[in-house]
Amino acid sequence: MRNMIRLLRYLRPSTSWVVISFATMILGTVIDLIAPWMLKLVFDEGIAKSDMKMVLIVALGLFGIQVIKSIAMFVQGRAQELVGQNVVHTLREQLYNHLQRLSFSYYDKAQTGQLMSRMTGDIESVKNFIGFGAMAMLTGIMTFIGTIIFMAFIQWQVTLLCMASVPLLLLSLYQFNKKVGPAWGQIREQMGRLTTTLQENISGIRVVKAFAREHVEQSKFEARNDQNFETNMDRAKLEAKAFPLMSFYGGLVFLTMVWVGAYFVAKGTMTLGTFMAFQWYTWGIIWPLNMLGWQINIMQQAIKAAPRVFEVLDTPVDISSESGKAQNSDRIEGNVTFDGVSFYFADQDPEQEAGILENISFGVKQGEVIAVLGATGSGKSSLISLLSRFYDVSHGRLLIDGVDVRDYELEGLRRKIGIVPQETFLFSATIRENIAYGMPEATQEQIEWASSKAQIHSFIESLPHGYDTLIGERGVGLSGGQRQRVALARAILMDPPILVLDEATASVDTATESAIHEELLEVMKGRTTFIIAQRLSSVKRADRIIVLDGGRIVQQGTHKELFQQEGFFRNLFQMQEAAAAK
Ligand SMILES: Nc1ncnc2c1ncn2[C@@H]1O[C@H](COP(=O)(O)OP(=O)(O)OP(=O)(O)O)[C@@H](O)[C@H]1O
Repeated sequence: MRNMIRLLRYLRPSTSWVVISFATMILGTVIDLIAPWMLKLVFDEGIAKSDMKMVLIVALGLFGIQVIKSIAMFVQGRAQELVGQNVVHTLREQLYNHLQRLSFSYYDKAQTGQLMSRMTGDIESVKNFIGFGAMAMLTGIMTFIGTIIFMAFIQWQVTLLCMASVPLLLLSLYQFNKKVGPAWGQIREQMGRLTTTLQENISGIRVVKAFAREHVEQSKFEARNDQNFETNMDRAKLEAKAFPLMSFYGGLVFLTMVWVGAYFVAKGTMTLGTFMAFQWYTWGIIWPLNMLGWQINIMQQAIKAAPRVFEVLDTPVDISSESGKAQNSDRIEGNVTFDGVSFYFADQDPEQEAGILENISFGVKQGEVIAVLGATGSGKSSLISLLSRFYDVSHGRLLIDGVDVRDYELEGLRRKIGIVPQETFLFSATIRENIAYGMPEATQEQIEWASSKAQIHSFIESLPHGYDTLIGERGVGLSGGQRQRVALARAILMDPPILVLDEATASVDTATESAIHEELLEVMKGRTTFIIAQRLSSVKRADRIIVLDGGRIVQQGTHKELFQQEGFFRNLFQMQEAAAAK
């Protein structure tokens, strides 16, 4: 119920259209109630009294009100659709905007397929109810009540007797509603899972093929598809049982009316006109009740879909500017201080588990190049993800130019940190658009400058369409190394005071890597740079090297200093030297 009330609030911006829709619906209903009464006039005042003029006037009247009703229906249909589309438009926009604001912690757990199904199928179900179902239901209820009032006003005894089977009809409706609700809940949930399977399969199709697991994937999808089929069939069974029964009870209303009505007409306590009008009126009782079955279906879908949409909308945005003082980041120079920083992921228990990072303290001066080394899983990526507030520190403080990162305006802060992440993501757009992603106003000259620094300019130039070359989803069409270099150009173009390279050259060959590093020397000048790399050649020029192990700093110093110590660094150096010698 709470969700329904919340949904109704979305109608507010379309109030005028809701009023128009409501008014035309009432007009249509009133016409439906008047028409049978006019038929009564044709019989009782026209035919019974051989007054053909009366018949003609009433017939013309009937024609007139039918024309008005058609116009009302047209207006109502349009108004309703507009209201529904407005609600969907707002909901989708809110959902999308909220998804943009949710933090990494949310996406660590969220399933893309589930989100996509909420954005499409679930919102569509909500629209069907708001834009059609709710008004149809209201029309039905009004017609039902109005018909009973009109009939009772004309002949209450017959009306009362006709209603004998209505409680049975209402009972089956109640039972149907109770059972079909959970079925729709399951169907919506299964659709989410089905979309997740589809999305994961398409994203991972290369792995599926590489491991020849197509048949396993097929059966996984088939199982979920079968499950959805079964639930839909169960729901259809409920409909198959309930709808004919409702129709039967509806038929009983009509039958009672004919039987009792004929008896009353024969007795002379009911006119033939009233009898004819009642034939028409009884449909005003039967169809709303019969249609209610379908409308309940539409309503239940929306009732089950709305919480799925609201669940995402209600997920708190745990990382935002609002949590801090939203300081301007324009003057960021790049002095970074980790002050007793510890970090746990949201699903970790600090009482039971060790932190991903534990008590990290070190300072970096503006323009320094810091290399972060460590075994896989030692916390290197986590460390640098704290800079841009992809996650917030759990304990301690992370300062940039003496200001806690949580106190900066978030977007501004992120614009000051150029990141080349471990996994390159490129959009299906032109290479130019991909490089200029963070700075769409960049000139061609600036784009080319950034590309040259990333050692990708001549390659782009060699393509038939140059910078206008369209690259597929996730940069398909480029090699891993080329993708990394485009991502590097994208970060360099931002001209950020802090540059973060997370294994940014891991996919390029050694010769290109050293060329990139030569070029990067100039780019890094004056910028604080964090380099995560496994190859020692990439960290040779770092001013300082920090070695992490199990989330703690175990070594720190220059290349030379670390080489003279026992430890991870020297081991790594010796291993790589030995490998090179082979
Ligand atoms: N979203 C997450 N939720 C929970 N634990 C995570 C999450 N992401 C990473 N971890 C864990 O945190 C630890 C540190 O991961 P991180 O990616 O920072 O390591 P890394 O040193 O960069 O490793 P690599 O060199 O392999 O990239 C790992 O043990 C990893 O399993």
